[in-house]
Amino acid sequence: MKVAVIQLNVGENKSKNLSKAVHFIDEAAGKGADIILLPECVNFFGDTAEIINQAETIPGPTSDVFSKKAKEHKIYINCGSIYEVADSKYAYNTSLLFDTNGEIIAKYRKIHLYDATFKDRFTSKESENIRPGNKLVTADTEFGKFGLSICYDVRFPELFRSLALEGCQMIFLPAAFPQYTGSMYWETLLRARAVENQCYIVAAGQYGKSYNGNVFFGNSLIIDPWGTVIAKAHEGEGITMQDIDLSFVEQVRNNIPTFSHRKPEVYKL
Ligand SMILES: NC(=O)CCC(=O)C(=O)O
Repeated sequence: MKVAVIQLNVGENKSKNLSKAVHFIDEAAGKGADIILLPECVNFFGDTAEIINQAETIPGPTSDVFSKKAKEHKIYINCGSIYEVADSKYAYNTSLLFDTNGEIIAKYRKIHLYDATFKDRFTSKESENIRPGNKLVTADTEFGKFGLSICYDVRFPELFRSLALEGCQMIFLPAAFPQYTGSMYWETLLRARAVENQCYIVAAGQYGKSYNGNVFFGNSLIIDPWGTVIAKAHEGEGITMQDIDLSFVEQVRNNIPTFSHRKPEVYKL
């Protein structure tokens, strides 16, 4: 199974963002990708006041683009995430997984919203425009079972443990991680989620300067169940590809059977 992560710099022009995503999807499919992951907010990243105007229904124009591409190339596509209309004032930050017929087989609404304040640097208040999701989302495919998550979710090990307990062998994490926290935590958090759940983690990030001058960290990664980084994106936009053997998940889980050593009767969660 060939997995491709696409690293992008997403701006305020939706059609430009989508053509770029499609260009890289075509290229990755041409190189033999079976599964493609794109970053968080793949079709729009701009002023938060614009979010509700850019939000779409699902299915809608953006999901149609990815659906067509998945069907055309007979591949799985995780679109990263797009803003989905919740009501007249709020959107959801929603990740979609398309199967090889272009059908949406998983729809995950970001559960943990990024509200963070770094004095003199930047403030993020996702909850001002976004409603949180409240469902764990997994997908069964011919390759194996996958789990869905988005960016800030990586700081909540409970979500990843729940997905692993549901049987997920690989978990997607599309992201728009700023340079500031990314340089400190991105790889550490992702590797920890892979090690503790003995699963693959596939993470696609936004890269470079955004509309307001903030800088995204990039460093899209594919990590195996030992916690080894088996593929890492270069600087800039582009595709990173890696062959993945999901049977390695079972091997690692048999080597160190932490799942059967758990003591859920002792923990609160
Ligand atoms: N878009 C996000 O959820 C960003 C999360 C983040 O940067 C973090 O430090 O966590």
